[in-house]
Amino acid sequence: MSGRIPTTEDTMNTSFSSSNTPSMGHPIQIIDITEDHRFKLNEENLQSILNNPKAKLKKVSIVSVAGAFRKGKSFLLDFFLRFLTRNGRDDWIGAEDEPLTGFHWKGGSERDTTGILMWSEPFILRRNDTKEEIAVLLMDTQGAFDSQSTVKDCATVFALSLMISSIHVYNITQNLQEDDLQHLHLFTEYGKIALEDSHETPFQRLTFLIRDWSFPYEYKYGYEGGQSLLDKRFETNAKQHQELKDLRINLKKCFNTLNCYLMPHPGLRVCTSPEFDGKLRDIEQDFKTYVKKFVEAQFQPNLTVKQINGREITTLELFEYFKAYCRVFEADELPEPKSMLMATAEANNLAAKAIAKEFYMHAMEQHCGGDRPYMHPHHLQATNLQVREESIKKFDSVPKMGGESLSKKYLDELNYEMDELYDNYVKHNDSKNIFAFSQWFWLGSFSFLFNFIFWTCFFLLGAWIYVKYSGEYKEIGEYIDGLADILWRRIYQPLYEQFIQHAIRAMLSYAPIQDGPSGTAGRGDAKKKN
Ligand SMILES: Nc1nc2c(ncn2[C@@H]2O[C@H](COP(=O)(O)OP(=O)(O)OP(=O)(O)O)[C@@H](O)[C@H]2O)c(=O)[nH]1
Ligand SMILES: [Mg+2]
Repeated sequence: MSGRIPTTEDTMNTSFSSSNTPSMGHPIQIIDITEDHRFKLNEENLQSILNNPKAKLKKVSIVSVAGAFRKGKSFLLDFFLRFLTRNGRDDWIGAEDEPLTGFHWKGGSERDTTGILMWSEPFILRRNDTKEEIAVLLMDTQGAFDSQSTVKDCATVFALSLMISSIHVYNITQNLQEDDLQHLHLFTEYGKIALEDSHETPFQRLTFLIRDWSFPYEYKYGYEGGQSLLDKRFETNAKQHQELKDLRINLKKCFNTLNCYLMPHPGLRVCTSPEFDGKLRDIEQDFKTYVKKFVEAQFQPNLTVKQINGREITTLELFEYFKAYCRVFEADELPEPKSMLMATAEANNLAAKAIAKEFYMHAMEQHCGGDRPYMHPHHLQATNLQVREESIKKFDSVPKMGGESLSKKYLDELNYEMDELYDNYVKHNDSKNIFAFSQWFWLGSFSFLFNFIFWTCFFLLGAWIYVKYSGEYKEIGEYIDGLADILWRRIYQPLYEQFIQHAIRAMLSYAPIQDGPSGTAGRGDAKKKN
């Protein structure tokens, strides 16, 4: 495979969007594990990533690395970061003396990463087939089997990362053992019922990444040797216990891609030197070669987009799934596969609702949002009905899990929420109408008064002209003349005279007086001199 990531003109591979910039972002805690072993989703942090304008409403590909603690998971993710921040260019792996940074990693025997973290910046890559832009997210997880975590904590972290990601790297050291496969039992059970429910493969890609592989003479480094090892471990025979056979058969059915990669040892400096800070020159060449191939292979020739129920999901939907899975793993016991499926079904309906609601709000904003002019109420109502109908179509177009009744419940909620939104749009629209506004306040009586005076004068003028021109209805003409005379003498003339007097007085008080040769002194100055 070529190490070069092509430009957008190329058609062979995934390509990068120009919105990715080097060394951007930092790790963000999205799931905390509290002292009493509760899982807390930090919704605000997660939203800050998913709502990033670059990624909002785009389909997602989520890479997670999970497995036992102290086995180089965060270290590996930092190579992913280098690849993505440097747009996969030929020399993305970096200079020999460049320390490896990004997700925090460290040497020593004590655990480091806790909970689940995500890189703050989504990376935008263009998929090879449809050229659509996809948001790629990186997820680091707490290592399993450390002395402070319960069995449930470890299983939950693993389960959450597997349920959420589209590329799940199962980080293992030295060999692929039976217990590594047994840890996947919950997912095969979940996968079995999910398959029965929807007939869609529940998960996308699972890679067993075997670190410090020491037997390249048996199975070669990389995918090829990994596949042979996997085939060997997945062999079934008549003598094998049915449970072991089922596990293998179901595992293959649950993932679109199930593979294995054999990684060379990085060298003694990496794992024994306290001074090691990730510089490439301290890492064995074989490791560098194979880590490069491994990282590139996750994005080429195409991206693995997260699918649920056979549908590729967006950042908006991902948020709903996160919430639903965290809820189901809140209980003291590990959930039954059935509850996990129920949570998926609920999240699937919630996601459909979120898509439809987002569509409704976006469309209504275009018509009557803050910067749009006032709309006639009938027009607004018609627009609402049309947009609403399209929103419901959007909701219906998402394939649903959990049956009709569950879907009906969420459709009712959608209708209720659109009602509420519409009420607000109506109020907002009314506030833009200056006349509607004046009807509610004192301005109403003024506009009526001015209207009345204007139309009365207009009518009288019309009648007067007709009488004068035609010579008919002379008495009406006389009434109008009389009225005009009274109005002139009683109202306009006194007002006019008062106005003229005030104006003359004002002019006299400021007029300059001829006083002395220069003639420049004002009236005030003249008074002082006297
Ligand atoms: N033997 C070996 N050590 C490695 C490998 N990759 C990284 N390391 C070293 O393993 C140590 C732990 O690395 P981390 O990335 O912090 O490990 P982790 O799995 O994230 O650890 P936790 O966060 O505690 O679960 C560091 O000293 C790395 O240099 C590898 O492939 N083999
Ligand atoms: Mg770590």
